[in-house]
Amino acid sequence: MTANKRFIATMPKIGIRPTIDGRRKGVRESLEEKTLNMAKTVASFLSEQLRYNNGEKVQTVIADTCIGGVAEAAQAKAKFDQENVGVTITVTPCWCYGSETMDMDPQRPNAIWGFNGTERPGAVYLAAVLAAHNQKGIPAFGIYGHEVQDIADDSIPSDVQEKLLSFARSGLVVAMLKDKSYLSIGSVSMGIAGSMVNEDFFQDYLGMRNEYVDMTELTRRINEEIYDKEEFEQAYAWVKENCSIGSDINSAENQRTAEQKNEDLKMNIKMMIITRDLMEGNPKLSELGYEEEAMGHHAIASGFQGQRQWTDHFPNGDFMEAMLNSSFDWNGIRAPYIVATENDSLNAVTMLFGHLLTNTAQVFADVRTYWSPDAVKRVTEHQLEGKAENGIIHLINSGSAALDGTGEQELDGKPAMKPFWNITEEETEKCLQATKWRPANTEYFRGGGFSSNFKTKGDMPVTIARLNLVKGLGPVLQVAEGYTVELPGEVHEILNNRTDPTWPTTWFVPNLTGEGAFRDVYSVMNNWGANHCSMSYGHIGADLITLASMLRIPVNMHNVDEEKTFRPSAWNMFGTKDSESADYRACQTYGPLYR
Ligand SMILES: C[C@H](O)[C@@H](O)[C@@H](O)C(=O)CO
Ligand SMILES: [Mn+2]
Repeated sequence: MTANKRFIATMPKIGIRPTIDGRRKGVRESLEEKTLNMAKTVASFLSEQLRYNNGEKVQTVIADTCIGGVAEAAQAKAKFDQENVGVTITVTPCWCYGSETMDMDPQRPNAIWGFNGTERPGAVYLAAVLAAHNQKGIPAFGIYGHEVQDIADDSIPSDVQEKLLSFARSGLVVAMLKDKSYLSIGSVSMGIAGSMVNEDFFQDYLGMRNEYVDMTELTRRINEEIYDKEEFEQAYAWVKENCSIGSDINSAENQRTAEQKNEDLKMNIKMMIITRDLMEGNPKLSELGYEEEAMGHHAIASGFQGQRQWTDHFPNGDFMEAMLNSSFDWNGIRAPYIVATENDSLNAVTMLFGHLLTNTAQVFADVRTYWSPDAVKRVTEHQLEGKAENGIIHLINSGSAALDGTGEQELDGKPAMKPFWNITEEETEKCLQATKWRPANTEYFRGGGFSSNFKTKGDMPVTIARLNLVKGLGPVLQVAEGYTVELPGEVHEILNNRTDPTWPTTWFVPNLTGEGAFRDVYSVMNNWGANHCSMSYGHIGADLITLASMLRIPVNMHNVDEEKTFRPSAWNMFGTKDSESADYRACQTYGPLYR
């Protein structure tokens, strides 16, 4: 495993604010120890439980003193600003003075845990300070434990733990996106709206900037050999040994020669090295005399247009995209790089949400076909059963699906996609063995290249999501939790062969609720807002909803239990019966985080 130091200097910390009743000569003194204990317990709980995507433990900072009034609130803020704190959690067992102690930073997500006790009124402070947050237009998350705790009990009840984690995971994503860039390599792919990079969205909602390079930058670096040639040799040897080339579906006259294919493969490897260097830089390039190139674009995600100007002439980007998105390559097991095919920047953002919330690789896919049980029966004579009984959705795209999407990693003996530090060498070998690199369909990709071809294992809990932009409304997020399913071999073959069989396939079924967009599988497909989705391992819908609320992005469809959703307390003020509409009103009222 290679320790990944990516963006380490800018990893945001969690700032803990112990607030206290400022009355000296008795009250404050009696509360200092308990209040500080709460802060310490929360700090060590979070750094034990959470990691950044580079594998390091999440860092926490506690304010130097308890915060009894505005002077101490300002001191805490000064410390947090210096320490690169990205989210704050206020904790207290007692009554404190709301607007005097509250965190006034509107851009740093803030949660408040008000101890549910009887000796001192922590919950009363919680309600008072949340009212202040609401009144001042600085939404905050309220955490009120379900059960009364005794004052001497320093434990964090499990419901409070869950909310702290959910808040911290999402808050850190907000902080990690801020000040990074999306690197657009090329322009709009085949009229796909998601690849019309929207500056205002990135800047106002995510705090990010957009960087642009033409695809000719890859040609220049390939032709002028602006890459680490030693790494290329090592990569080529590794690919020859670990990547198996699959059969060619092209007609004899459309096939590329063996010699061309070998050159395509070499070019694909160079494209991968160069795209990574474009994203994060590479000190090796300054040794070669290319100091500017060595810096990279500080890109936390990128997109490659590919189709069509590049792919009509050069080998396609599938190898580069698939390998960068995976959790391993010739340099070992490492965090995935987020690269969107077809430069679909909105799917890149969705992938970033999923990746930064879970630290796992993501599967980028076309939401290609809804297959009803009847249609499957008609063409295969097979009756869909089990989880697939209500129909299936075919997720497939050349390019950006991580090889982790094979499902060849394991968690408790079941197929999974894991953070890189939990992946074994053996599992990476299995992912590679389950993948064939098939010569690209040259009717679509005239310049050749190789598509990653695999079939995702069944029974993985997964979530698909998609961010869409709607003129007059802004961004909206859609989320569908469900499972991957495996079809009998010959059924898969028949269905898959009707499309492009050289691509990676995932058969997905959403969890149905019987209502709205989740009344049946067809409706999920029918309500999807674009041609792409990003699939994450696990049921992460609740975290996506929390994150979206922090970014003021309404969620237009989801199948997460209402009790599991966690949004700023202000959202309840916009209505409690229909939380979907309340979400729209709240997001509209507050507007983008960085406007
Ligand atoms: C080869 C084709 O152009 C595909 O790339 C196309 O179907 C898409 O993926 C559209 O999202
Ligand atoms: Mn596509």
